[in-house]
Amino acid sequence: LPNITVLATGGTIAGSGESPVKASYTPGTIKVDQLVALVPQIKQIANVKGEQVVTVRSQDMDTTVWLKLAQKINAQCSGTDGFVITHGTDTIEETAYFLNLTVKCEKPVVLVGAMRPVTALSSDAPVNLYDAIVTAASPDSAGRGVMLVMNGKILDARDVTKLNTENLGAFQSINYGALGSVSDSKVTYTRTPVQKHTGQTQFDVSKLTQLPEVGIVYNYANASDIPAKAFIDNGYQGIVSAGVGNGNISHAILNTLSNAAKKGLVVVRSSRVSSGSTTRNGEIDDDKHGFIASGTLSPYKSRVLLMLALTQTKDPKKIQQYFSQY
Ligand SMILES: NC(=O)C[C@H](N)C(=O)O
Repeated sequence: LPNITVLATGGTIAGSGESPVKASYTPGTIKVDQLVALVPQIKQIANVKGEQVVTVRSQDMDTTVWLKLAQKINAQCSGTDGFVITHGTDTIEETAYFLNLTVKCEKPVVLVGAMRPVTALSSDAPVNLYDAIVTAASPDSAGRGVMLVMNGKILDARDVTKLNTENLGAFQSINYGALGSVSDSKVTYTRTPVQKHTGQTQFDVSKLTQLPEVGIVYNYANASDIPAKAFIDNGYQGIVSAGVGNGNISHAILNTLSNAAKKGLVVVRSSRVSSGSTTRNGEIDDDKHGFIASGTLSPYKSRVLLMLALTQTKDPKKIQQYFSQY
């Protein structure tokens, strides 16, 4: 049987509550060995070694844990056949994309979460964990970048997005569609990501203990530039605009960001709209302002890429190339 390493970080997949039919519960109460033991069928698929990396609700996930996970996977790559990372669903797609850009391991790396805690009626935690192990144990899963497995779908780290606060099918690959599916203890792939990932990227986090600070500024009718100014005054190196429509920005925020970009702040234009591309030089002249257009990356994934880009360069032209490649 293949050897699979499960790195646990907490979340609802390890959560428990008093009542199987009430909404209240606490994420991260069940430790990794207990969680794996809840699904004895896993023993027929793989030899599992569990490690509790942290125990957090994923709304408390941070860059220190991201760096720890990437460094751990890179260090343990040769001693295992694949990794499964259990994670809360609130920020799972950010962690997945960070690992997609920083892991240098050709073995499958699969993130998994659950929408219902282990103690809920019809919890999705056991089946999602089982499916994630099946996916990580399949040699077919290698070379496709970091993936997320939930609700029978295999989704790529770059495109996967949480689109619902409650449903078991909360996660979708909105622009490009699923990579494949897992059912009847088997994986089926129909697509491979073409953007560069894992060993194909230039980001090396092996010696990093922190990442450059990048904030996100949200746009809306009557939007204020107070958050943008606060990030600038606090020395942030980059700002991602979660713009309206095709990455559009209201005049107050646009002026503030444009002036700051001239003084060296790196600004990425993305959109609060969940699908479609923020295209370069549309209504906003990115060349004139020195901005970067995010393409199909969401604001929070743009932030992940911008933090990593800033470890290498502050040149908006080079960073624009990263946004096209990754
Ligand atoms: N379903 C979940 O996992 C939600 C939880 N708040 C978390 O992200 O840890």
